[in-house]
Amino acid sequence: MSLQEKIIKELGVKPTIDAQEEIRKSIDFLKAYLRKYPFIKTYVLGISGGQDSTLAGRLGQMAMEEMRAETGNKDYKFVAVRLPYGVQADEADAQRALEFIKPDVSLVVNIKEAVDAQVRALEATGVEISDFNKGNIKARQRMISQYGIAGGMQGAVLGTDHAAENITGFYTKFGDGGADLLPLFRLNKRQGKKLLAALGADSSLYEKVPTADLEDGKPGLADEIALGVTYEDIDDYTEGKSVSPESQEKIESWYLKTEHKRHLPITIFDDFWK
Ligand SMILES: Nc1ncnc2c1ncn2[C@@H]1O[C@H](COP(=O)(O)OP(=O)(O)OC[C@H]2O[C@@H]([n+]3cccc(C(=O)O)c3)[C@H](O)[C@@H]2O)[C@@H](O)[C@H]1O
Ligand SMILES: Nc1ncnc2c1ncn2[C@@H]1O[C@H](COP(=O)(O)OP(=O)(O)OP(=O)(O)O)[C@@H](O)[C@H]1O
Ligand SMILES: [Mg+2]
Repeated sequence: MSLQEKIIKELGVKPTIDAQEEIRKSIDFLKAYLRKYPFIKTYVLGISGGQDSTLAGRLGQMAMEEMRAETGNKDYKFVAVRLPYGVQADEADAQRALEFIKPDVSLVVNIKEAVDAQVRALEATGVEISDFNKGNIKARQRMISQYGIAGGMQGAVLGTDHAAENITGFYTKFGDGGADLLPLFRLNKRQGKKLLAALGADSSLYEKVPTADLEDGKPGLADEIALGVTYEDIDDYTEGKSVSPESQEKIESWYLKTEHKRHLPITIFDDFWK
């Protein structure tokens, strides 16, 4: 089996999808989990204004609407949370995403004070905190905020990890990578767009340039620049198509370098890394 075949199998990506079928699959997954664990009454998700949280957010909201209708229990709620670091440059996009999601509950937690305090405390030890490192601290602070809300609202945290992100490990370990359920896992970036289109989202919500937007000094840095490979190529690769040797090399080297992120903390019984 080639590395490409192994990765595709691991990520569960299909070469072609039926958008309605995948929408149903994600919603049914989110509902089945709630039925199994009745203590969980809310799903919590950070809404950035980007494609992935817009899609996962709408699916989460639809799951909760169906749960309320099917059980008669009004406690089932989807909780959207804006998590800006200070003022977010593309706040208007985030507001448009919220208009599309129509969340039951919409909260705002500004992460700036917590992040800045953490950076100051770290720097006081003499450890230098680069802008890149601070970006990962922002992502982890967003995780803390989402778990704080889940803890206070009988909730579980949704994550937006999907095939085109998981393959390159392009997320912060225990930051946006820290979540309880991943409704988009198995979909690549273009498949996510297809689902949003089928859900009736305006194209501006999914034709936006994907960005982690974590570094103060590089606002809105495009994922494709940071990664050195396009989502077109990543999507093709995950669908089993051939890409240029340079793109294949890039994708596979990201995959191998970030293998540690796709496992629980490593113990002496693990041998995947050997
Ligand atoms: N081989 C290894 N075995 C075990 N652990 C290993 C390891 N290599 C690093 N580590 C650990 O992992 C840490 C580095 O991982 P991590 O903290 O994730 O940091 P890292 O992978 O260096 O950076 C995260 C990348 O993901 C991007 N990102 C983050 C968040 C969101 C998005 C987005 O698209 O929205 C993108 C971000 O822009 C950046 O390029 C190290 O400090 C170390 O603790
Ligand atoms: N400013 C923010 N406010 C709220 N949540 C955020 C913010 N930035 C990141 N997140 C959370 O972290 C997740 C990971 O970010 P990521 O950039 O991969 O996804 P996205 O912004 O939804 O889509 P895209 O990849 O197209 O930019 C988001 O889906 C969201 O849940
Ligand atoms: Mg983003």
